[in-house]
Amino acid sequence: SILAASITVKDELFYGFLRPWLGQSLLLSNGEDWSRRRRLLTPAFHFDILKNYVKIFNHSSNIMHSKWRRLVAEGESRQDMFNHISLMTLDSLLRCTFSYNSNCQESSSEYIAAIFELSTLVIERRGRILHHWDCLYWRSPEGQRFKQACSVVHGFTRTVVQERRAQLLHRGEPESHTDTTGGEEKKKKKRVADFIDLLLLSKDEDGHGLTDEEIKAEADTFMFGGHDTTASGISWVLYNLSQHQDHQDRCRAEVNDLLQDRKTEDLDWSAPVRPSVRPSVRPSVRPSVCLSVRLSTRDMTVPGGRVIPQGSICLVSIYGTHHNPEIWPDPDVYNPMRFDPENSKDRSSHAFIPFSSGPRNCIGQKFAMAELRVVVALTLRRFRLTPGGVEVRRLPQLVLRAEGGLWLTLETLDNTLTQ
Ligand code: HEM
Repeated sequence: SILAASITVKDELFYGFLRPWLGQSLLLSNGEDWSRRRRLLTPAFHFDILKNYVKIFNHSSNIMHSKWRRLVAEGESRQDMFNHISLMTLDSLLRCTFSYNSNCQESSSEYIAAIFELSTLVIERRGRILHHWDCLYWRSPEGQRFKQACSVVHGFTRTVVQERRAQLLHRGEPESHTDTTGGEEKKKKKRVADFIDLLLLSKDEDGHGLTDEEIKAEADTFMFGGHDTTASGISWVLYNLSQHQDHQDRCRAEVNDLLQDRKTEDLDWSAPVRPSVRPSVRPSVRPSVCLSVRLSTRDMTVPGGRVIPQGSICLVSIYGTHHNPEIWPDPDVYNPMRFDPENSKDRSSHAFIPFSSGPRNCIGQKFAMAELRVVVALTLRRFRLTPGGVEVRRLPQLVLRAEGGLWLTLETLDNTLTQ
């Protein structure tokens, strides 16, 4: 009820460190300002839009898998999943948000390095009490690094937004580009509208759109909110499947069955990857985001009759909710059957909240789940995953990570069609 209540707002102590990076975006705004933004942004996450991105998810997975094949052939079959998958989710997001091909999975990119730097610095700042004061932080070496990384990220986003606005004014629609399909023949093909196009075109009831500064804040927020979370989800799915070979085999058989009569391995939105893959993915997004924080703006009575006084900071443990033994017996056991309709029918809808709940739930959840399914399905088709021989210790940060990385051993499977 704390997440659902309209009398709680985002707490500045918890979220404030993100503000110099993300600005006044959907994630950090409150009240009427938040609801206007949410109305303007919601159409960009409609199924009709998202289904166009599935090609990008396939493409980014293909790049990652080619790299894995090469590494395995060179004898480096033990790999840190977080490392590879974070780059892959950033690659996808850059393409879906800005139509930008950073090539970041193959070579280093200043922009991507700045995003990693900012994510690390935000966590570090939280843990150092003296750095909570702006006057001390901005003078510290970490504060200077934060400023530097922000200027790289903001510079990039600002340039794309301004250039795209100018194109839109001249051409009135997303720019076209030349694509080669069908041998030598070159066909003019329209570029898929990305998030920047959609935000530039969105208008509220009074016909007002978002300013360049507002679009920049939202795009930076998608990059922040969409990469680590999805990478954590995918990494933990693969980890869980590496621990349960029987289930991994069942999921792989299902994916192979699905692709049996196809000429390519590209999965589309409608790929009926079920009944095994879907429930395998669900338990693994349980821990992605560990915590949500709210500030009560009035006294609030919660079920059970207790009163949360005005001004209280409320920590809602998403991780704790998903590991509450009263709701989830044997909470640490990976059991996809928990999500069987028969086994879920008596469970409250608030028992499973990886994307939070209520009006401020995750706007990107369908995007994330589609990417998760594509990446997991293609990975199982192409690789067998076994434990990496290093004990995996959970490390709760903004998202759940693993201390020292999440190492798995990859074995290339030779059943691949053309990509
Ligand atoms: C598995 C992947 C993901 C998980 C587990 C996740 C989880 C969450 C959670 C728990 C919240 C609520 C935060 C809070 O209450 O403080 C949230 C909000 C949000 N997420 Fe996600 N997220 C994921 C992927 C994405 C993606 C891919 C995007 C964008 C492309 C995105 C964009 C956002 C935004 C903009 C908000 C703020 C919504 C609002 O306040 O109205 N997320 N997410």
